[in-house]
Amino acid sequence: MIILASGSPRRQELLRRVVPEFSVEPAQIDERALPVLAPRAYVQRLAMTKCATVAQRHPGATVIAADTMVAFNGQLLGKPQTAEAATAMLEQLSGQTHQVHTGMCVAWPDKTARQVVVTTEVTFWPLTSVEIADYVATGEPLDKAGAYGIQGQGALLVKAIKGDYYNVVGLPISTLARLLTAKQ
Ligand SMILES: Cc1cn([C@H]2C[C@H](O)[C@@H](COP(=O)(O)OP(=O)(O)OP(=O)(O)O)O2)c(=O)[nH]c1=O
Repeated sequence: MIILASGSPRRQELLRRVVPEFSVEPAQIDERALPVLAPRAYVQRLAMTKCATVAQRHPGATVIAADTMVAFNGQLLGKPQTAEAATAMLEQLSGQTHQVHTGMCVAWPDKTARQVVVTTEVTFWPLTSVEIADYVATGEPLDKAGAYGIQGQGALLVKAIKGDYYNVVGLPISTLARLLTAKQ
């Protein structure tokens, strides 16, 4: 049995491309309880914590978990809580290149686990304040790290990407498929 330890509908959608059958059980950990770490270490720690939380409840299952964060100038940008916070994040990212890090963890029933962090570089076009305001008004930024969704209207903000597109959406599926195959 495979369990996706995530409440993200985007991750569920993407995992379907890798494995035909799985169940879903969000770990719902309190992200504020974690220590301050460098961006890559932070997403790795969060993915591992989500994975371990669900694996503990289901010892016979293979558990997959992930966490995605945007990093700009060494600073972490998570999900904005308000429209104002979303605006501030988009103003920071305008015309600049940032990193999207996804920490991913797979835990198998034999108690072994593998973790990876996949990084994609994303460059935004210079954005006008009207463009930012219009995008924030769509509501799309609110549940997304870095205040944008590359798979939605946020695509219009993006000038270039270097690396795995699916990593930006929240689950680097080609890396995940290889992790799962290597174990068989
Ligand atoms: C940058 C970017 C982020 N995101 C999303 C991916 C993640 O769902 C979200 C970051 O939040 P996460 O904390 O990684 O995930 P989650 O809270 O949605 O789900 P769970 O913890 O239960 O697994 O931002 C996009 O959908 N598109 C993008 O372009």
